[in-house]
Amino acid sequence: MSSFIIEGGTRLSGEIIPQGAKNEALQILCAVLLTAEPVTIHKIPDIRDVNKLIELLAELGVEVKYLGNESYRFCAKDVDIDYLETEDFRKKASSLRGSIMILGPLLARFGKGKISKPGGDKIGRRRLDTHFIGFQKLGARFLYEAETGMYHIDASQLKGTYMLLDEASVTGTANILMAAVMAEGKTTIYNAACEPYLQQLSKMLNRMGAKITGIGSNLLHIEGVESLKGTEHTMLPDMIEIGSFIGMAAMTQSEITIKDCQIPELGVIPETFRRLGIQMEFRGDDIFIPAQERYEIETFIDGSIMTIADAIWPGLTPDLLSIVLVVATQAKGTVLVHQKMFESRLFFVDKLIDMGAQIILCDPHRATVIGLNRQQKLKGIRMTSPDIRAGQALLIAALSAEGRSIIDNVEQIDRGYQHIDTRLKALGAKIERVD
Ligand SMILES: CC(=O)N[C@H]1[C@@H](OP(=O)(O)OP(=O)(O)OC[C@H]2O[C@@H](n3ccc(=O)[nH]c3=O)[C@H](O)[C@@H]2O)O[C@H](CO)[C@@H](O)[C@@H]1O
Ligand SMILES: C=C(OP(=O)(O)O)C(=O)O
Repeated sequence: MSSFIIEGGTRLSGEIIPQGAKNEALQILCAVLLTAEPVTIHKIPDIRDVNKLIELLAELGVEVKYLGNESYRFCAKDVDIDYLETEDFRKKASSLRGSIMILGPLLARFGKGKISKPGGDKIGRRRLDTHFIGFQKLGARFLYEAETGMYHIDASQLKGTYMLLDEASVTGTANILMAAVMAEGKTTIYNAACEPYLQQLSKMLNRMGAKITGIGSNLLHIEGVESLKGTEHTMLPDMIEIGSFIGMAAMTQSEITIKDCQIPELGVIPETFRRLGIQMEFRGDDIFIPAQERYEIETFIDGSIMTIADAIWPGLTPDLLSIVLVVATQAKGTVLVHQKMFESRLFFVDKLIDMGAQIILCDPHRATVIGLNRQQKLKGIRMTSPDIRAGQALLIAALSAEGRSIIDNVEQIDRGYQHIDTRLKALGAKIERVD
């Protein structure tokens, strides 16, 4: 396990280019299984979870060719479905969350699929009911084998139908959508998730010959087709990384330009950071954040304390709440951070409290942050990264803190942030990776 040693308190400056979106990449990579023709994908981030999924696809028999400059070509002409029976598959699939999305494509193209309980962040219960109920509605049989912990699905012919999802699950919607594109007849998915990740996936599937309408809404209509062809796709910049960099600039009083953000795709993210008092300027498609001595959290119109909560898209993604929380620790004012979706994602605040932050963890879902208004700096400490976004939040805290911090288990951060130490060093951060 590697660690970061960070000497905090240095102002950063310069330009940074966001990586391709992690959670989009995981969907798009699974979609290559839907066709025997080549699929070329650009702006694939070089991060642990994505690399693990690419490795898994290669083991499944997908031809993988790195074309350079973050582009890959995949060809799923000779898929070795027997690989699903191996212990190696079980282990690899359970090491990340995104692997669950191979099921929809495998079911659509080969009539069966199986997977072990997928991994991902330990941030509370992460149920998969929506995925399997959706497959069942399309006519698949589902079996959970408790002794092996494997989920099995199979179907001789998927049939389009109407379904109302019990929750707007991001990976669940992607999985069902990828199964439905080759089902017989029409499928309607209501209460579908509609994050930019899903919009990008839907557009890619349409370029492959699928017939999906309603993209960007929570009501998707899919007319099944017999087969799909190859295509080319470019990932959006990672909106979670962009949000993290906005927060990092404010916390470290740095002037930073985040390049090529595809601002219209960011939804409420910039506005959320503005509500914390962070100034930013849109310069073409770049976001410029000036060095700010202080920033002040807004109140609601009636003067009551600001709440920042997650919500399904187009609400604020839960993946940015840890960053919002850490940034608030140095703001002027108070904010209630309400993590509605996950019940174990706020426990990392203990470490921020050890660093000197004023936070009251009200319950597993809510934390009140009383900003220090820079009257007191956070102090560097040794800590462990519990999950990907808390890890990045702690890294931001450490960069702004007085003295040295050590963050252990940075593999958590590497799951989602590409070469983060090297890229932050280029902005002037004092950060070293040690093994
Ligand atoms: C690989 C990937 O893409 N992971 C993302 C994906 O995970 P993932 O697809 O696993 O998350 P889901 O969208 O299924 O659900 C997230 C959580 O929110 C709850 N929930 C969801 C929808 C709803 O209408 N009501 C509700 O309460 C679920 O019970 C669950 O606890 O989406 C999450 C929610 O944006 C993100 O945090 C993850 O980073
Ligand atoms: C929770 C996340 O990832 P995963 O779903 O892969 O665990 C995340 O990206 O913030």
